[in-house]
Amino acid sequence: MLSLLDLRARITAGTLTPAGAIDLCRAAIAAREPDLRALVTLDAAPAIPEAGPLAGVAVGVKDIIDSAGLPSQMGSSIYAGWTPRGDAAVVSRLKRLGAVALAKTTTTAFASSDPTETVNPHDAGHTPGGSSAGSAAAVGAGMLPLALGTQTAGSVIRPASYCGCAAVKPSFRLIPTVGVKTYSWALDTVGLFAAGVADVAHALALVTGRPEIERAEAGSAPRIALVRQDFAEAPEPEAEAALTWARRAAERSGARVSNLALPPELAQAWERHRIIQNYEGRLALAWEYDTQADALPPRVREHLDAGAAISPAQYDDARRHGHHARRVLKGLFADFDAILTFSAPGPAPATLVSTGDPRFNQLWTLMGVPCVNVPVPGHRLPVGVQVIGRFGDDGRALAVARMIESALRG
Ligand SMILES: NC(=O)CC(=O)O
Repeated sequence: MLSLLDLRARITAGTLTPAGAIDLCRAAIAAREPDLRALVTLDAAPAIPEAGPLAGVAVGVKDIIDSAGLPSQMGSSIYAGWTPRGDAAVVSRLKRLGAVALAKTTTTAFASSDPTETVNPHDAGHTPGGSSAGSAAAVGAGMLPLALGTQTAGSVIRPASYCGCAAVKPSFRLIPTVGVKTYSWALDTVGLFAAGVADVAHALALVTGRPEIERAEAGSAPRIALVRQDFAEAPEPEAEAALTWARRAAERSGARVSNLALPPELAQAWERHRIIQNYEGRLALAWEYDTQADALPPRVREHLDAGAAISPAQYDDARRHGHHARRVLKGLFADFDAILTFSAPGPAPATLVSTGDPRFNQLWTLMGVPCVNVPVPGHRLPVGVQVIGRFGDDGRALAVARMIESALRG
């Protein structure tokens, strides 16, 4: 994969120019894209700044996020060719840092769960995951050093796990969602994909203007809660093995790891995530649902039909459970510095008609806490583990994730 830190080091050393770094991506795209189909639009002649902390870093932008002059097609025929005048807030920030919005990456329709045409970079017979399929696949394939995604259930962490790259779903609203097509205003979170955890941390610190995110340290003996989320059914053996290896790597690095069974309030919130997602999706996509329902793919239609059947009272009850669970989780973090759990039920499923199951992700999206995918080597198909921090403690979550990643790499 292309490490943005490595590219930046070479540019700073004068052994690579920003234009040369973009050319490296174009060569990788020419080699892999015909089979991968991770990109929707490729900018033929983008401006390539010479200066800026991200000069020479090409970014993939999920196709529900606006990049001026490039279409935002939402993975739907309804928006075929629709081109925004301006940048989404996060894209504008990246360009101001010198980055190049080189390509729009595939998304499931409206970031829901109908599959895209993108395949897994490690095995074309397997899904890359979703909804940020193209971003995860493009970074996992070494076509791009950085990509934007969004997560409403598990759409950053799960595809990153399936495609073998690092990713962060930051604390809720840490990155603005202005200029991002909304599915659920209570859940949608902009995230980042990159080759390694240090790359992700560097990008998040710059994008948010918070250098402390990258300076944070794990500490000499971080207290880690190993959480299995038993309410979410059993994972596959490969996910179990990855979690065991990650635990051992953390302990080798000095962490104190203890098993934690989550209180019932967390399971109750987990159960109600989809009520919030579908109720808000029905309202956010009201125009599409009311005027062009026949153009909606089956899973989107199914979710919005379900949303239409949810009463305001059911929605309010689900939000109350989410609010209460966030307070319980905050209390748990008094005794821990991070949570370690599964990123996905297992390796990428051997199918292209599903994007996989977000059951190990959805709770943490509703909790609004920072989540990091750490690729775990050792399997033919990638399997990741998830490091989770308390709300607003993104730097510590990334530091603990970096510690585990480093120990896993040996
Ligand atoms: N947008 C989402 O998070 C949906 C998913 O997890 O597949």
